[in-house]
Amino acid sequence: MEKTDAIDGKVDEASSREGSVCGYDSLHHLLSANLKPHLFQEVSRILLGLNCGKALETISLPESAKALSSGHDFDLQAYCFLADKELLREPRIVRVGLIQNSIALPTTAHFLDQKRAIFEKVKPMIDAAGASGVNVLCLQEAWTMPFAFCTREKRWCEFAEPVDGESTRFIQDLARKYNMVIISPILERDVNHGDTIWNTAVIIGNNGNIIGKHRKNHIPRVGDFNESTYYMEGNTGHPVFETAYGKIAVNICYGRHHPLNWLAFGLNGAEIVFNPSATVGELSEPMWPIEARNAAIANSYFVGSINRVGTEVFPNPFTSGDGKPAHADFGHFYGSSHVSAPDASCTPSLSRHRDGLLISDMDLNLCRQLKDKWGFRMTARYDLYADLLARYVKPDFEPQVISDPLLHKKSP
Ligand SMILES: NC(=O)NCCC(=O)O
Repeated sequence: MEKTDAIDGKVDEASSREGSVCGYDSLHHLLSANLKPHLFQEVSRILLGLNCGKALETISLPESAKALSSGHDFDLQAYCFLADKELLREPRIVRVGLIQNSIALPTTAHFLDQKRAIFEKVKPMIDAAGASGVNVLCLQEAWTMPFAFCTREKRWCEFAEPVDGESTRFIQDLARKYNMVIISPILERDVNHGDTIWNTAVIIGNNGNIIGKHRKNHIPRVGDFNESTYYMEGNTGHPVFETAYGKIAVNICYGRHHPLNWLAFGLNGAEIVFNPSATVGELSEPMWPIEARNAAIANSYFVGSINRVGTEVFPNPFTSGDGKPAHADFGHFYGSSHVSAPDASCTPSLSRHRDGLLISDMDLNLCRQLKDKWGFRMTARYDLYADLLARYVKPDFEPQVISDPLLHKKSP
């Protein structure tokens, strides 16, 4: 990714590796370049786990996809998750793609130009996914716009579109062309409900049809993530979309910090949950590789985690009541998109500073195999927690605390 001085649009070549991990694309690259092969193998085993007893294998992709990746300078990686062979079920292999990207023009450009430039930037990546035979593809959170919610300025609401708006039509054509399910997370304008705004993922079927939508359940109020200025908590529950390629769901960004949110998608039968995100290094990077992976393990499904890339600079400085001096950017969106599997294995991450497409083959049979192995569903004691939660949400709830009687006894 080239660093753009977003206000005047100049590209600073010297800083083009800004956002890298000490000059490396990712932690994985740093380790691979600096550890002896046998040490790197052992570190990878512990960091990324094993799938069917082996490190994940890479998949070879068509030359046309590779040419798009080098021609348009985006990271392209591909891995394969296996499952054990079963006697009574055929493998159910799905090819999944995740796309991460920086914005294409300075935030001062005309809004229409900004949006169209992002379309142009993302299109070759979707083409590469199509050329590679991807079945289900997910884009990043609010992919049609800069992540301007830090500013609290209402003019960015102009990027909001109805579910059947311009970006959906653009994606529908590509979904049809490549016979691909595409998840398109946008800022939604609900024209039937007083022009209200939502943070929404539109699920487009492989025939180009709109299967449905899901609205972000949990809205952050942390650091510069002033999203509650723009939209409210979603009202679509925890839908699972049954597609030609499996049962999928979308847990949008900050929802990944809520284990019950992940659980609910699992209870509704999701086999792959996508987590389109926009988050910055200073706030969440140590949490990023853990939360999605934990969700995949605990809920016996695959998770596709996607994060934006780059630093987006806004025209007017802002503060967020956290004592920091006024500033004009969120910090660095660190990319690092990856896929986690129910058996605790995980792909290496895409670049921390470049656009990228991550492709993963996954045998969905692995989900049930892990349920059978670990029995998390059977041992979950949902009734215990249903009872606790039902009592907790009542105003007269009292925590179950048993105090040491000696704690409050006066010493003689
Ligand atoms: N987009 C969004 O919800 N970001 C919140 C920050 C985080 O969850 O890391």
